[in-house]
Amino acid sequence: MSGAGGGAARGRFAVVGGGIAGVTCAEKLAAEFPSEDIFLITASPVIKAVTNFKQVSKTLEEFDVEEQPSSLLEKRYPNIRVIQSGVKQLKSDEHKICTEDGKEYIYEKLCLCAGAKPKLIVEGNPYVLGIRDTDSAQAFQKNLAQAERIVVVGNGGIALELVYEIQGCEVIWAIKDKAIGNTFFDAGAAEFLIPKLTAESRETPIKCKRTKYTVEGIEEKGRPTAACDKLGSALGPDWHEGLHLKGTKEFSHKVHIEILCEVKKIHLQQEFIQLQQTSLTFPKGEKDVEPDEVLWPVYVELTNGKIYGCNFIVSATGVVPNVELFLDGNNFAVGEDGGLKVDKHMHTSLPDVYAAGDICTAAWEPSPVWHQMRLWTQARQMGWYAAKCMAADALGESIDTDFSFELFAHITKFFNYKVVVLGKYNAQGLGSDHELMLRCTKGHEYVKVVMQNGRMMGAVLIGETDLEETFENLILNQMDLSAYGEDLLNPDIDIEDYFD
Ligand SMILES: Cc1cc2nc3c(=O)[nH]c(=O)nc-3n(C[C@H](O)[C@H](O)[C@H](O)COP(=O)(O)OP(=O)(O)OC[C@H]3O[C@@H](n4cnc5c(N)ncnc54)[C@H](O)[C@@H]3O)c2cc1C
Ligand SMILES: NC(=O)c1ccc[n+]([C@@H]2O[C@H](COP(=O)([O-])OP(=O)(O)OC[C@H]3O[C@@H](n4cnc5c(N)ncnc54)[C@H](O)[C@@H]3O)[C@@H](O)[C@H]2O)c1
Repeated sequence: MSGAGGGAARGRFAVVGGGIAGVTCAEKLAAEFPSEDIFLITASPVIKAVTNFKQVSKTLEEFDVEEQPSSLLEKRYPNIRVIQSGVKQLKSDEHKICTEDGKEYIYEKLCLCAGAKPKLIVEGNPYVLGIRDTDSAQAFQKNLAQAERIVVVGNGGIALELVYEIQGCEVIWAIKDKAIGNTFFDAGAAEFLIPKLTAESRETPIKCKRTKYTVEGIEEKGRPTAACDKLGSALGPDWHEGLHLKGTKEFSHKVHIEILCEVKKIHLQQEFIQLQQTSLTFPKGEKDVEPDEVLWPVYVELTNGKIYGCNFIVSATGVVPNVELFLDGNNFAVGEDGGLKVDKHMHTSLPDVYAAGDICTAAWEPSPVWHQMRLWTQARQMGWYAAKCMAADALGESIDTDFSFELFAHITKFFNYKVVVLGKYNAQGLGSDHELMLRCTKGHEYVKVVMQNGRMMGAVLIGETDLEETFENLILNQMDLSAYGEDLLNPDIDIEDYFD
C-alpha cells in the first residue's frame, strides 16, 4: 500500500483481524506477493500466530498458537504492515476502510476476519460472564477466586472444559439437553465421560495431538491487554492451563448437572427477596435438595422450576459473528447463524470482499462429510484458503476448493481424554437413515462410528484409540464396508491391515 499524501493509503490487499484467520491470511498473501505491502488492521494489540504447524494426517493438523506482539509478525514478513486500530466503517462501494484513529485505507481486495463474540443468555447483566479472550478469561478467574457457587449455562466446548477444571467452588451446570457435551458427543459418550467429572481429584493433564497455546515475546508483567473485551482475539486450546481456576472452598470438585432446562429468569438479590420464593442448596444426592438459608448476590430460576443462588453465572452458550459494524451501509448476505455468507472461494456477496474464520458462514454446498464449526483449525484453514483465492482472483487464475474442506476433522481434549471427531460424528443431517457401531472400555476408550449404506460417515474417538488415520481414510474413500460388519470395531483385529 502506498500513502497518498494526507488522504487514504492505497494498496492491493487488506485484512481485518489479528486472530488466527486474519494472521494466516495476511501471511499467505505476504508470501504470495512479496513486493506488495499487506495491511493487517486489528483492534487488538497482540496477534495470534500459528507456529510448528504439522499435518498429522490428510486432514488432521497439529500446531501451536502463540500470542505475539505485532512487531514479531512484521519482522517475519517485512511486507506486512500491522495497523493497530479498530475498523470504524467499511465503505465497500468505495473499497475503503475507515479506522478509529481517523485514517482511511483503499483496498483492491479485502478479507474480513473479525471473529465472533460470546452469545450471552442476557446482555448487560454484570453477573453474567462470557469467556472469549484473555481479558474475559482473567475477569472470570478473578471472580471465581471470590466465589462459593457459580451456575454454568451451555453445553458446548467452553462449558465442558470449565466444569472439569474448576475446583473449590460448587458448580450448578444447567443444560438444555439430556446429556453433557451435545456439540461434540451423544448420550453414550457423555455416559463414558461422567465418572471423570465426579472423580474426587483430577489427573495430570495428558499430552495429546492438539493445538497448544502459548504467549511469545510478551512479558507477563507488562503484558498488553486488549483495548476492549469485545475486540480481543478468541482464546483457544489449553486456554485454561495458565489460569488458576479455583473458588474459595477447599474441596476439589463439586458439579451438579440440571438437565433438560434453560434459564427462565435471573433475579438480583433484592428482587429475589421480594419474590418470597425458595432457592435450593447444592444437591447432595439425586433428590436431596433443601431450601437454602444463604443469601446470594444473584439467583437463577430454571425452566424446571428450581432456583439456585450463586455468586455469578457463566454463559457458555455459543458465539455470534462480529458483523454489525460491517453491515452498516453494506448489503452483505448474512447466514442464519449471523455470519457473512461466503461462497466456495471465501468471497462474500460484495465485490472484492472475502471473509474467513468465526465471522463467516460457509454458504457453499459442502462435502457430505464436512460442516462448519467455529474452531481454531477452521479459522486457520479458511484464512489460508481465502488468501489463495484472493491471489488467484487478482491474477485471473482459477482455484479448486481446498482439500481441508473435504472432511471435518478436529482433535481436542475433554476431561483429560484425547478426543478426535471426524465427519458427521453425531450423524448431523443424516436423519434416521444411519447406524451406529460402538466399542467402549470404561475409563479407557470410547469408539463410535456412524455408518450409512455400509459407508463410514463419521466417528468419535475418545482415548488413545490410534484409529484416527484409518477411519479418516475410510470416510474419505467411502468404501463399502458392509462385508466387515462388526469386525470394523473388533479390538482383536488390526483394522489397518484390512485397508492399508
Ligand atoms: C474459551 C475458548 C476456548 C476455545 N477452545 C478451542 C479449542 O480447544 N479448539 C479450537 O479449535 N477452537 C477453540 N476455540 C475457538 C477458536 O478460538 C476460534 O474459533 C478461533 O480463534 C477464531 O479465530 P478468528 O481469527 O476467526 O477470530 P478471533 O480470534 O476472534 O480474532 C478476531 C480478530 O479481529 C479483531 N477485530 C474484531 N473486531 C474488529 C474491528 N472492528 N476492527 C479491527 N479488528 C477487529 C480482534 O481484535 C481479533 O484480533 C475456543 C474459543 C474460546 C473462546
Ligand atoms: N475443545 C474445543 O474444541 C473447544 C473448546 C472451547 C470452545 N470451543 C469453541 O469456541 C466457541 C465457543 O464455545 P461455546 O462452548 O460457547 O459454544 P458451543 O457452540 O460449543 O456451545 C454452545 C452451547 O450452548 C447451548 N446453548 C445455546 N443457547 C443456549 C441457551 N439460551 N440456553 C442454554 N444453552 C444454550 C448449546 O446447546 C450448546 O450446547 C465454539 O465455536 C466452540 O466450538 C472449542
